[in-house]
Amino acid sequence: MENLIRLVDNEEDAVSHRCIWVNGPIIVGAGPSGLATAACLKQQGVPFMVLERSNCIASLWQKRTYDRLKLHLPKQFCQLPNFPFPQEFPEYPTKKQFINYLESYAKHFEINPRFNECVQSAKYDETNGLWRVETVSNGNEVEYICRSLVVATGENAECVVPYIEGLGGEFKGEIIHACDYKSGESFRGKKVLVVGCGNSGMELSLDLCNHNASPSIVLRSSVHVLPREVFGKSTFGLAVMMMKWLPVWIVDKILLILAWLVFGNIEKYGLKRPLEGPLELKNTKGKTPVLDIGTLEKIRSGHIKVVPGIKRFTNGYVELVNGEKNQVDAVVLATGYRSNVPSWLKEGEFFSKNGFPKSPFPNGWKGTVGLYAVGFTKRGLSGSSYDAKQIAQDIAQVWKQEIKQKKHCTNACNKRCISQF
Ligand SMILES: Cc1cc2nc3c(=O)[nH]c(=O)nc-3n(C[C@H](O)[C@H](O)[C@H](O)COP(=O)(O)OP(=O)(O)OC[C@H]3O[C@@H](n4cnc5c(N)ncnc54)[C@H](O)[C@@H]3O)c2cc1C
Ligand SMILES: NC(=O)C1=CN([C@@H]2O[C@H](COP(=O)(O)OP(=O)(O)OC[C@H]3O[C@@H](n4cnc5c(N)ncnc54)[C@H](OP(=O)(O)O)[C@@H]3O)[C@@H](O)[C@H]2O)C=CC1
Ligand SMILES: O=C(O)C(=O)Cc1c[nH]c2ccccc12
Repeated sequence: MENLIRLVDNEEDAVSHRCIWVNGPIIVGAGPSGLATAACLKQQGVPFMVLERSNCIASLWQKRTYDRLKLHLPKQFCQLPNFPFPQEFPEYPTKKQFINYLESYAKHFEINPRFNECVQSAKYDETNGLWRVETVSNGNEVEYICRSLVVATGENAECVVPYIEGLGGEFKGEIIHACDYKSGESFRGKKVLVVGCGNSGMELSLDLCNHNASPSIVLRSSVHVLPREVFGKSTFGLAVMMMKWLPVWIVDKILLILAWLVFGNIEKYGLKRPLEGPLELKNTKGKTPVLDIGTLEKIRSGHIKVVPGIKRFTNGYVELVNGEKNQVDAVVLATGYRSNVPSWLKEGEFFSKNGFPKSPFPNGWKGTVGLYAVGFTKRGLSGSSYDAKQIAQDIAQVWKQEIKQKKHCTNACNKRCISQF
């Protein structure tokens, strides 16, 4: 990568301030979305720079997920552009296999992110048409300047920790977020309250159960639970196929009939279903249905208890909205994640206040003035791949045009063009 580096170290300051011109776009985030975009740009011959706050690629997968995690969609829906999974990968690759794949992906496309660079702010400078991206790296501030900016910080950038009366106060037991849960080993024999009934809550409850802990899972509203497979076929795969021919509401009806055939009526276990269908809810509210990998069987057998919303915690106990009071040793908050874009991107047109692009899929990847977003479609890894390909194509088109113009311009007025940078 050819970057012209201009150092403006201020020696009187304890922290140094550097200013770096980046040739090509800056990609913020080295998760699957950032890597996919970088790979597609590489193929188009466009240089780029990836800034990553952590010290490794795919930090969500490497540092903030539990040991037994596997992809819950079949592998063909999870591979990134232009580099298939190895043939020997199982239908649902393990977390370790997926991380190894991402490492090979970065190596194959020669993507070398700048690690430990946490983007603090990014704003567009209208006077010169450039993006100014400020990071803090090991206590030092750096300003990067570029023409286009790709936001790839993810839908899961920060953990959501709700306020619940008594939690972190009167309740003295262990409290962790799902992102810090590695295994049920340390919870053996304990009564664990898992707050949240999404895929995380359901899978961690199963893991706790498999480690002889006694989990209860809090469902405060409603949830769609679907079998991961029906009659040996991936439910997700079936849904994708049906969506090609049928409207969402019919596909939803079919999915619910299949779920009923496999599970029977799950409402009798406290698992109330939403009024909207599973795909409609995913499309309109982004709420992912649970793809069951065995939790339901444990609920049926009474090893995992489903409880309603929480009123408050007291020392060693949880009080529920139905008046029940249960003893609890530890709490796992499987209460979800949020985007962190509003905390650093100084822009209000393309991104909304919730940290997601305002335009829904398939139009949420391109903003104005060289701003792009990858991985905010609520469509998992296949959504990231779609965005990445669109973005790289768009950037490459502009890039190639600029190169042509620059060549032309260099011939005519060499000095002035170079001094722009
Ligand atoms: C437990 C779990 C399992 C999942 N399983 C599947 C699955 O099976 N199939 C599927 O399709 N999807 C799945 N998903 C959806 C998930 O969103 C994707 O798997 C994927 O990780 C998204 O990639 P991403 O690059 O958009 O975000 P992330 O993987 O979160 O990567 C974003 C990167 O940006 C970095 N970053 C954030 N803020 C900054 C900043 N200010 N400055 C610099 N860097 C920053 C982060 O450190 C991170 O490395 C799962 C999600 C979770 C939480
Ligand atoms: N194997 C895999 O591939 C896995 C994939 N994932 C994916 O990761 C992403 C994040 O999933 P997840 O971490 O489960 O987050 P979700 O946002 O999907 O679920 C959060 C859950 O927490 C509940 N909740 C939030 N606040 C409270 C509260 N104060 N009291 C009670 N309940 C509360 C929500 O309830 P409500 O609906 O009422 O707001 C919801 O049930 C999803 O896309 C998921 O599919 C996660 C785990 C495993
Ligand atoms: O794991 C996730 O959250 C995903 O986003 C994958 C996904 C995309 N669309 C879905 C529909 C049903 C279940 C999972 C997904």
